[in-house]
Amino acid sequence: MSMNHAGWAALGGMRRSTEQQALTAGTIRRAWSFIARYRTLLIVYLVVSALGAVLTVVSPILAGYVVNAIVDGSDVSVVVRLALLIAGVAIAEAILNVISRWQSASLGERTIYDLRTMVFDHVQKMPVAFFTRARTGALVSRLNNDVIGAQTAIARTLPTLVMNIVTLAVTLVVMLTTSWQITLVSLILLPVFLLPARSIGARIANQTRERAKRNAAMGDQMTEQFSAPGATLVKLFGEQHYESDMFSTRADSVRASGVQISVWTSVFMTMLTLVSALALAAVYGLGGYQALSGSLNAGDVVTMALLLTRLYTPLTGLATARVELMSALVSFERIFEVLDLKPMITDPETPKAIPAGGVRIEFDDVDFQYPAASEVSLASLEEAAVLDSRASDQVLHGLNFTVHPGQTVALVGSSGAGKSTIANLVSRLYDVTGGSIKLNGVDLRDAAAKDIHNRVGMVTQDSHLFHTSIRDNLTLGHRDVSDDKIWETLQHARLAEVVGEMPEGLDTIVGERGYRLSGGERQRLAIARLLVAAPEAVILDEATASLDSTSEAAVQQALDDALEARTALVIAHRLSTVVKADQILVIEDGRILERGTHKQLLASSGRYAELYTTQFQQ
Ligand SMILES: Nc1ncnc2c1ncn2[C@@H]1O[C@H](COP(=O)(O)OP(=O)(O)OP(=O)(O)O)[C@@H](O)[C@H]1O
Repeated sequence: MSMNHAGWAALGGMRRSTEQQALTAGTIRRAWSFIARYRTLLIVYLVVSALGAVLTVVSPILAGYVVNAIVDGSDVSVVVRLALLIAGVAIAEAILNVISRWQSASLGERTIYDLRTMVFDHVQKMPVAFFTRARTGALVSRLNNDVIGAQTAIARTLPTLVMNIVTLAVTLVVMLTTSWQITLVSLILLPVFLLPARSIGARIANQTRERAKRNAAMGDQMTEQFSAPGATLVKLFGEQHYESDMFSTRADSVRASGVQISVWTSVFMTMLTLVSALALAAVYGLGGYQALSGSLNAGDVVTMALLLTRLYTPLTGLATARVELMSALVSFERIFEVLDLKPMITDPETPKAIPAGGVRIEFDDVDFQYPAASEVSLASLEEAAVLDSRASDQVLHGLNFTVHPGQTVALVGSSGAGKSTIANLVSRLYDVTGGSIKLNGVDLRDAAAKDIHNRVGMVTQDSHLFHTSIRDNLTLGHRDVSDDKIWETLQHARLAEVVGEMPEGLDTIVGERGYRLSGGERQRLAIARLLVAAPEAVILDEATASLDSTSEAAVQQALDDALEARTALVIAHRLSTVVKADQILVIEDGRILERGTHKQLLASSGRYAELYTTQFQQ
């Protein structure tokens, strides 16, 4: 007999965590809808399992007949026939067992598939604000652990419940009709087992929960340490010993709780075996006495003894069933919680097409404040008890400006002034809280996301690359682009030579975060990605990290190519960009403080002139 965490919790009376969460009828109905999809599979499974349960009482009865036939001195052929029947029942049981495992696996795996793909698709629709808040580990755990918890409910807990009830009912009926006295005696011992089992169950449940936490802490540490930036930091600061000590402390506590769990589990199992053995002794004693006094035959004593062993397992199973089901439903609830989180940014029902041609970006009296945590995230994904429902301070105030087709507008200003926020708004990563942003006259909120992203490309500072081939990284959003076109683009990005020399050319895998590439190459790859997408407008966050002069020149040439004839809004960090810009906007505290060309602004000797001497002139 094996028992999962919930099973131990049930025996130990550790119900707080599951019962405190009021499970609404809605959750149960919704959970049922997942099972109901595979109704036929479930019915076949239940029927097969119930048949299997009925068969388990048949062989003890047949064994009793064999004993009676021997005692009565019947013909050998009777014994042989009974033995063949016992063999037949065993084969039938084996076949039913395989079928039922197959059905339950199909049912469970299909549910896992449904839930996983549903959560994955939904999470993808969430706004960037959600990802900036949620802990990746917590999110991944929803896709893994909770989905498996829900699967357990469908594939194991529910069917086991049905099987236990059938087994118990059939066994009890046969036992009671054979000898109600012996049945009662064997049941009297049950509380003797269940009472200490509750406290042992509590210990095991506590330890199991602790161990899960410590395992998670170990996992978190490994994820951090084994990432390239994490490993680099540890090396640079000579922290290996500290990290090793921390890891070994955690691993040691996992070891200690592992031993504890094993010991208490074996105590529990031994107790179960012992109580069954004691009950068996009672059956032999009382049964033997009844047989000798003639009120029972020898075969019935054997049947009773064999049936007894089939009584305790379903009884223990049923004692834990309620909490097992509750805990599985909690998993469902945690999944539904994610599925019910409404994406803040969605496409309108009938999106307006952004008119073709060069793109004009208009900011019309734009106000913005970042959404409150409670609007975009879940407390349970951030390891917070409650989420802050206060919105942040207003970040942008009444911004008015237009970037005409083909123009370059540079944003400059102090750190935290709001430049990146402006850039994010144009790609509709967030919605404005006042005023509007229009592309060729169409409000971003009236356009389809796909349309916006086809027309406006963005190159962020960190030039993130996925751990996949150069080709896959370059063709994001445009998977059907030909290799010829890719090479042509690489030429423009001043990367053709570098990629040409790579061992597998376009199929070369770039490491997580593009670690196998130099800083300049990574930036140029990000620019090439933009060129493949070929949008009419570009939002560019110039990298602040300085490169060597050759790299810098290559990046600059690639950028010049990329911005050529495109509408561009650039968060400028390079002197050459601001000098060439058609218009410079000086942003301070979310407001446009000054605007004009490099020459005009320098002449006015204001904030720009100050920035020019501190930031751009080296
Ligand atoms: N996700 C967020 N949630 C809440 N506030 C944010 C968020 N991102 C930025 N802010 C705040 O918005 C303000 C503007 O930040 P933003 O990143 O736009 O400035 P920036 O001008 O791009 O700065 P830098 O040049 O340092 O990148 C800052 O006060 C910042 O703390």
